[in-house]
Amino acid sequence: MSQAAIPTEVTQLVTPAKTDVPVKLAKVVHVINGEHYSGAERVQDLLGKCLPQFGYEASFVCVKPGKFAEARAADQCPIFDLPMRHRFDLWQAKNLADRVKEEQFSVIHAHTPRTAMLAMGASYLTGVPFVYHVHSPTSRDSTRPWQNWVNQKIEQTAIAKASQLVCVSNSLAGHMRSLGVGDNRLSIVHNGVPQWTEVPERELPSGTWTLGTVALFRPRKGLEVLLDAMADLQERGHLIRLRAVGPFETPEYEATILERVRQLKLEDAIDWVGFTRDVNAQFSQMDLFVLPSLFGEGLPMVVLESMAAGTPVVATDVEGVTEAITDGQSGIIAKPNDAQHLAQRIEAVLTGREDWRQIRTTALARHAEYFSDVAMARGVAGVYDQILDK
Ligand SMILES: CC(=O)N[C@H]1[C@@H](OP(=O)(O)OP(=O)(O)OC[C@H]2O[C@@H](n3ccc(=O)[nH]c3=O)[C@H](O)[C@@H]2O)O[C@H](CO)[C@@H](O)[C@@H]1O
Ligand SMILES: O=P([O-])([O-])O[C@@H]1[C@@H](O)[C@H](O)[C@@H](O)[C@H](O)[C@@H]1O
Repeated sequence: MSQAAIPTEVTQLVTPAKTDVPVKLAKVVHVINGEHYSGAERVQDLLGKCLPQFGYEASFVCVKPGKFAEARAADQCPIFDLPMRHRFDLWQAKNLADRVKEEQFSVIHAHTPRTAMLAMGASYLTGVPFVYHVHSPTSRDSTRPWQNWVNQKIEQTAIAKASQLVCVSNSLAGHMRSLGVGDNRLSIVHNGVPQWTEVPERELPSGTWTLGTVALFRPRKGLEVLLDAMADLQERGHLIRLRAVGPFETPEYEATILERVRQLKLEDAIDWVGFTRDVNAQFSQMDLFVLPSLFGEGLPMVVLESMAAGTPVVATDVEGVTEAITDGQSGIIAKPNDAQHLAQRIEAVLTGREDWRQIRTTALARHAEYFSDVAMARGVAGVYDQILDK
């Protein structure tokens, strides 16, 4: 276990990749689900873009082909489909192994429990090492206990054979340690997002504040809690609106949320933007970004994206969020699943008790220093270097 020079609260356990880029890039295949374009997919996309700087070229294999192929930015990376008919469709491991041999991949990199299972099989058949990226704690990844349980069993079986686990936050590394993974197989590479070439100046908002949130909306994101907090703030006379960016995971969940909006009489205060490829254009239209997650995060990309955009963040204290944000300095932290507390913390910014301008400046600097996409790719390439003994 090695340590790079980053602040104590952002400990990184990998040796960064060497920067002298070899002429011929080594090939890595990212085995991904691919049905959504959300946090894990943003990480994969950004790795596709940035890894060549550190000597690696990425390809993608999608086992649940869908949104990723059309929404990704790194469209120079080859993409293949190996659709799994169900989560135990291990036959695709043989097809993945054939692809690994044909394309001469040096590393197989899996991102979900089901892809870890295929990676394990393909690694066994080819002798090519595999890496597993831990994006969230599988045992509390969704509101479906049975799915969480099955996924955790699959993950436990598969990762026993992984050369390295790449955890996106210290909190997830702690979680994997608690499941018995030794430090020798744990790397921490914090998520990262691109730095803006120039962040436009912004004035302290006056009049109506636009709150914003960005997610693939599913129950663990806690949108209901934000709606309750908004109703509370409106009752206390604050002029606020919400800009909600992203798709709903299911029509049922969308119906539940819209019913809550109706009950709280918030219909006229919310703009539903839906899915967009250009999230940065959205952050620029928000005065305060709110992520009310309940549980199950790793290190949310939207928090880092908002910091990079200079839009102050209010987020809940779940998993790795506090590794990016220090309360009252680089953002605001609220208790999860507590609408009253969330409302109080938002109100502190609206009333100037917390300094919007100072938070914006501190967050911009913190993002640039520790949470760029380039730093993330350097960390991941360092893991590959380590297992390939480069
Ligand atoms: C519960 C869970 O598993 N969370 C993890 C998951 O992210 P999860 O998918 O939950 O959410 P994140 O906030 O990390 O990312 C969402 C991503 O989708 C993008 N987006 C969203 C809406 C839209 O319209 N367009 C769009 O492009 C956002 O810009 C962002 O990049 O993987 C991330 C990557 O390791 C982790 O950090 C999260 O903690
Ligand atoms: O379980 P599964 O069908 O492979 O896939 C799902 C993933 O695609 C999704 O991104 C994740 O957030 C879910 O909780 C679940 O793990």
